[in-house]
Amino acid sequence: MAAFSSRCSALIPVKGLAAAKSRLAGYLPPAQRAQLVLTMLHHVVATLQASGQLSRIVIVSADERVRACAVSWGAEGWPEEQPGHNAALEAAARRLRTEGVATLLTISADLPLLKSEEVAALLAQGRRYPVVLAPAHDGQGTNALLLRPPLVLPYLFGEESFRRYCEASQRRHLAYSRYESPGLALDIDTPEDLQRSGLVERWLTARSSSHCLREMTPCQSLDIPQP
Ligand SMILES: Nc1nc2c(ncn2[C@@H]2O[C@H](COP(=O)(O)OP(=O)(O)OP(=O)(O)O)[C@@H](O)[C@H]2O)c(=O)[nH]1
Ligand SMILES: C=C(OP(=O)(O)O)C(=O)O
Repeated sequence: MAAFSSRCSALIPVKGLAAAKSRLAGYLPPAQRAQLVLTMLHHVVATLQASGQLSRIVIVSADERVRACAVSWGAEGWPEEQPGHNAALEAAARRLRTEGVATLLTISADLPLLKSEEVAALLAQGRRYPVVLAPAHDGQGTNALLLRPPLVLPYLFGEESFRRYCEASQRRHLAYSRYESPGLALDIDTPEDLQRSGLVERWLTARSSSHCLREMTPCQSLDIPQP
């Protein structure tokens, strides 16, 4: 029987860069929104890798630039078999289950404060519960979802997803738990989220030391502290 961690994998959905972070459109120009997505994604991938408890990290995206970055960071980059947030996740999770993944952590790409110890704690909780939910700071969204086995619940991301995942677990008589931590709670959707994260200050510091988002290669990250 493979150890628990050897059969845990992570799945990260990433929207195409041109359409990503639309709620930041009045605050950041398109190129900076794309750079922000890649910077946060790189941080999430590096943090998952640093936890040392995931056998695979798969990024599913219709955007080939995102997939290329994933591969350059040592993750897997899969195209969307089906278009759309939940449909793309469903198809990827089905393939991972077929390939032997027993526990699947589906996690947002926009968690700049995520820490590897939070990932480890969430996975530990997954040894006791078949469903672990990490709510967003507003209590409405869901920033991470651990399912054992994959697809024991359908993907329900969207409006009030946290409440809907709880209800779906109850309907299926599945024991579920919530895991809350600062790094898992703060996803970046709005300018207020960005301010709250401290990323804006960090960027201003970076820019004053002659770094600039425009000069960065697509896969280069800002200086979000790695785990
Ligand atoms: N592969 C894929 N990922 C998606 C899709 N829509 C959202 N995501 C990802 O799902 C997570 C939550 O995304 P949202 O915050 O809802 O969307 P967003 O593009 O980041 O921000 P908004 O455009 O402001 O809604 C992020 O990791 C997104 O990149 C999609 O259609 N396909
Ligand atoms: C789609 C989701 O993300 P967001 O709320 O950031 O749009 C969700 O949490 O279900």
